[in-house]
Amino acid sequence: MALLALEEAIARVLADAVPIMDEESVPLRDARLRHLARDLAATRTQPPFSASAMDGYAVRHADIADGTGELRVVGTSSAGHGFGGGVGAGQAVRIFTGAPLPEGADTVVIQENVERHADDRITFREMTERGRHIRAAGLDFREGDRLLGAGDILDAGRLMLAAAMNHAEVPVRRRPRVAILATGDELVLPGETPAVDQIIASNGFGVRAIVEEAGGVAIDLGVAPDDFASLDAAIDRGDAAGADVLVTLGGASVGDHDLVREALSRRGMALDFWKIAMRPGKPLMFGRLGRQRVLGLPGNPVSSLVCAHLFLRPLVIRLAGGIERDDRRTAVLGRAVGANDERQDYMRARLSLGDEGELVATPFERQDSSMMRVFAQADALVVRPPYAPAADAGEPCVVHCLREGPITRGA
Ligand SMILES: Nc1nc2c(c(=O)[nH]1)N[C@H]1C(S)=C(S)[C@@H](COP(=O)(O)OP(=O)(O)OC[C@H]3O[C@@H](n4cnc5c(N)ncnc54)[C@H](O)[C@@H]3O)O[C@H]1N2
Ligand code: MOO
Repeated sequence: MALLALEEAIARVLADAVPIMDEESVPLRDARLRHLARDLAATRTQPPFSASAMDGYAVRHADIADGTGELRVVGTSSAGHGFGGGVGAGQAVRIFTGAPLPEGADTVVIQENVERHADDRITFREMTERGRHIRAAGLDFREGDRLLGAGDILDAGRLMLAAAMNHAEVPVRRRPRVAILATGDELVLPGETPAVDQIIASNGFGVRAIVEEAGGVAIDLGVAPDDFASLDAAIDRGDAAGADVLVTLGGASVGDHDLVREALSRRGMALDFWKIAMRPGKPLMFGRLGRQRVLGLPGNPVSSLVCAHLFLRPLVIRLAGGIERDDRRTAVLGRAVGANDERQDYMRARLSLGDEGELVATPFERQDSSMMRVFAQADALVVRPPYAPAADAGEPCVVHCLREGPITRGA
């Protein structure tokens, strides 16, 4: 039987994945990259008073209209310390950037254009237009203005604005909760001492990073040994923690100890697919268990992360209400590659810039799906469609970029 095509598999995982609308309130300082659950209105006007935009002197323009006036300084207005009085005819107030404009003044003359004499008189070097260097009250926004909308993602500029609107807490959508369960008798956590036939459980750390970058929150279910009771207990913990998505790592294949699918089926999981036409990642599994989507990632570390990048990342972004960035680019091959079989291949590759500024993707020699070192060195995955013929260096290809940031010229 032909394996399920990759695009079809992605479409099934993303089918009816819509943003989670549950709402929670978080302190503004913890709200980075969260999505607003509701429109947000300003609780105050900004600036709340007419303010000076420069360091200088607040004056009545009528006094200096011809550029030759002579005024007496009667006080100071600085940011946080307004001048209590007003500016009358023949008077000026020393003023600083951000300070309230005193009553009566309608213009600020910058200090570079003023000569201040010992007896607190000031004279002027040139003309200043009426109303110069004043920020009117409400220039930025007014109380009641709806400045941020439901669904907006809180990035640097919006966080700053929400703070200025005087929101110490903001209503945000709760993040999709993704429970991550490593499986296998051979696994111990980093820092523990493995027996001679054990290795370190590493995949979960990569998958967690992908979940968090996509706007989800990871629930660590630890490592379950290869037995039904342990798997059951871990699945219970994920359920109790309110997981929207359960990700299992390993135990997805056909071996005697690959129990994950069976354990989930016994609990009533409706299997959508198992095994697809991709490399690495053939034994990928997807199903639904109650309200949870279940993604069974293959145990080989590179398979886990490639599948997480292609399937889990867009799923979490959609549940979080985000917009997926298309990470595909066109590049040229940096070396020849062989003909492909029925599985769409994702070759780990380095990116560089060629002589004409073109993007060059050079697949690594070693493509074994156990090799974390190669994956960590890779900038991109070169996509080799099913049955693609052999291709030479210089031929075009499509790549998925794995990391952002500059690419240096030369390989
Ligand atoms: N007879 C067949 N054998 C295999 C097939 C097949 O079609 N027929 N498929 C192969 C492919 S492709 C893959 S991929 C692997 C996936 O197998 P599982 O998902 O069952 O993974 P495991 O057997 O549990 O583990 C594979 C490998 O990865 C290591 N592992 C597992 N979990 C972790 C983790 N959290 N951190 C680090 N390393 C992990 C595990 O120790 C194994 O070395 O099956 C092939 N076999
Ligand atoms: O599909 Mo497996 O992921 O080739 O190693």
